[in-house]
Amino acid sequence: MAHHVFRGCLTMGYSSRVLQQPMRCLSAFIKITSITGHRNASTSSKPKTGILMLNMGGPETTDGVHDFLLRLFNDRDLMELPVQSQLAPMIARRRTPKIQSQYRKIGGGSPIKKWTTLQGQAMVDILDDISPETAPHKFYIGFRYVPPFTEKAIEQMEDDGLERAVAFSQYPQYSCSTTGSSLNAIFNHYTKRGGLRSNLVWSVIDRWPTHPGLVQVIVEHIRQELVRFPEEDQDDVVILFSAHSLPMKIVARGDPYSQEVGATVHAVMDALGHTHPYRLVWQSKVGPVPWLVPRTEDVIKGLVARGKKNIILVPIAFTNEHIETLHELDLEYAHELGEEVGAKMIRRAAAPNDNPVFLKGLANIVKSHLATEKACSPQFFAPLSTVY
Ligand SMILES: C=CC1=C(C)c2cc3[nH]c(cc4nc(cc5[nH]c(cc1n2)c(C)c5CCC(=O)O)C(CCC(=O)O)=C4C)c(C)c3C=C
Ligand SMILES: [Fe+2]
Ligand SMILES: [Fe+2]
Repeated sequence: MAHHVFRGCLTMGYSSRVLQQPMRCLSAFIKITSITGHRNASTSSKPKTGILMLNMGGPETTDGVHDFLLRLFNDRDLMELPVQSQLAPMIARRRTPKIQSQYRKIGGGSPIKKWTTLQGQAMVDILDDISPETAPHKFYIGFRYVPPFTEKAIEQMEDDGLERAVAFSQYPQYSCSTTGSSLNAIFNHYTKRGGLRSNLVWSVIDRWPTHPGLVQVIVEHIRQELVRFPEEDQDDVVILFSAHSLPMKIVARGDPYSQEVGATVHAVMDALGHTHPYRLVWQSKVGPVPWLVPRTEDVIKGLVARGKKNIILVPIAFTNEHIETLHELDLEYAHELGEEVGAKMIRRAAAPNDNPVFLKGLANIVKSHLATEKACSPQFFAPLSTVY
């Protein structure tokens, strides 16, 4: 069955997407679908469906920063360092005080787990209503760099005796460094423990960059900020979509992240009716090698220098608040940089967080994925009318 389903994905046009990616991502994908078990056709009991929310996670307290960074710098899907096992601890140790002080300024820790828990609970509550065939649903959190870890969540899912397991990437746009890393974590865990220990049927939602639930919440959050500018300035606002940057080396390998972020931006501007000028800009570069440009801060400086002094910053590649919205966008750019360069008003659109349109969107992504019976949903299959 796993094989059959996987062939189905290829004929659905998934292959062209996959082929643009580096081989490691392709193999992660094939490997995951090949660990898929077999649905037990004689089972007549109610199916139980688990949804594993995949994300990197962030340290909940400043005490957790060091271990978070250590795991991050050790992740070879995120970065390949020479003598990584020796360099990663050195870099993590050196970087810890700076990152701790950033987390202190945003309330002492990362809110990613809080938001993911809220989103997961709302998602399964909605799913129980709109997808009774696959109910009851349960969500699990699988983080890469902090607890609750992906490996632990998988064990819990097996213990719970589920029939279906969906690996649901919480990164809307696919990158080897993010979603690819989480999918590899699932495969590596199963490899280490010698495969499935149940009849669990795994499938993957690996990207959803233009899903209407995502697009609509971003549009709503932009509109909420637009009306907060003085009326005479509202037409003059520039919308800056800001995403976490990526090393050019990874872009050059064919990583689809930058293109998929662009697709989200375009879908949002279409839905907004192209009412304002906009740019896609990149934030949070780390280290000395070249990353995607233009940088968020350079574009803010450039715009203000040319008299465009009203700006909305829109986080476009992460579904909840985290250090890069709360510290980098709010404190460093909107507040400090804005003041320094003489901006008139810089506002920041909220991340999707607990917006009901978004929560319903998450449920709809899973519902339509389950309905396809595919091992992989490259995006979504629902007609737009089912989203709202
Ligand atoms: C879609 C989002 C992200 C991509 C793509 C991404 C790629 C990427 N990141 C690093 C290095 C670091 N990232 C760090 C933190 C961090 N990264 C993301 C998201 C993406 N990263 C988030 C949401 C966070 C913060 C989590 C939180 O607690 O709020 C860090 C640690 C912070 C720091 O030291 O500055 C590093 C390092 C690389 C190398 C990379 C692509 C290869
Ligand atoms: Fe990869
Ligand atoms: Fe990052």
